[in-house]
Amino acid sequence: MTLPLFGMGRREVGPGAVHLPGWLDADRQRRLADACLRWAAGPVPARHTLLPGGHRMSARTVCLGWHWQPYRYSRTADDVNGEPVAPLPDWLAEWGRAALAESYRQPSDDYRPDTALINFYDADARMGMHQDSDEKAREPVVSFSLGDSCLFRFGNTENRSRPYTDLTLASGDVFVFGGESRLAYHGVVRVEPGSSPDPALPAGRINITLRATGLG
Ligand SMILES: O=C(O)CCC(=O)C(=O)O
Ligand SMILES: [Fe+2]
Repeated sequence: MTLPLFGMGRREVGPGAVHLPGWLDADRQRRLADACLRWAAGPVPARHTLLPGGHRMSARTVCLGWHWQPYRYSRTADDVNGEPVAPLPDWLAEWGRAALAESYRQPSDDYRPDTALINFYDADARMGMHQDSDEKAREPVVSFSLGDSCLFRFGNTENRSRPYTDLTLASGDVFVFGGESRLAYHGVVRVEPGSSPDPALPAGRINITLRATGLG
């Protein structure tokens, strides 16, 4: 592991589910947020994903490495503009490995995320309870949060309802879910407008999830 650690605590929310509050320092938060704004501008613009039922997601999403559309991954953004998505940079995968190593307190050198989903939430956006199950691999998901805090609901692997744990994900926080929690239902209940600690960050909330698709 090459990155210095900025952890201010560690909480196990379930088996394989770990919250590291404030893991990214202010500089890394700004660097990642700036990169997210660039990725949102193209080659594939961030969009409100259209779900098969006709509903549009309230968060806007842009992807790196592989493009996600309900409910599969492709190299080109076929439901947006057909362009190949931007690559997932090595530095971001390395942040993912470092966050995972601290979360699980074990080496994570073989963690190779190949996609990132970047979600932009304005004050009214949310995300319903769902599983991240379109990946063929079952490597952990590593999530970074920036800007406004949210109320995050982390549930069970059986259904969308209780038991679940509600927690605040604030700017700089890491949340990892893998192992027995990899297919746990989870969602964003609400964003807390104006809760960002840093006026240099973009308005609203940004969440980045690193994943391994298991695709070639
Ligand atoms: O915004 C978050 O914290 C979670 C995002 C999420 O669950 C997803 O992109 O699948
Ligand atoms: Fe998710």
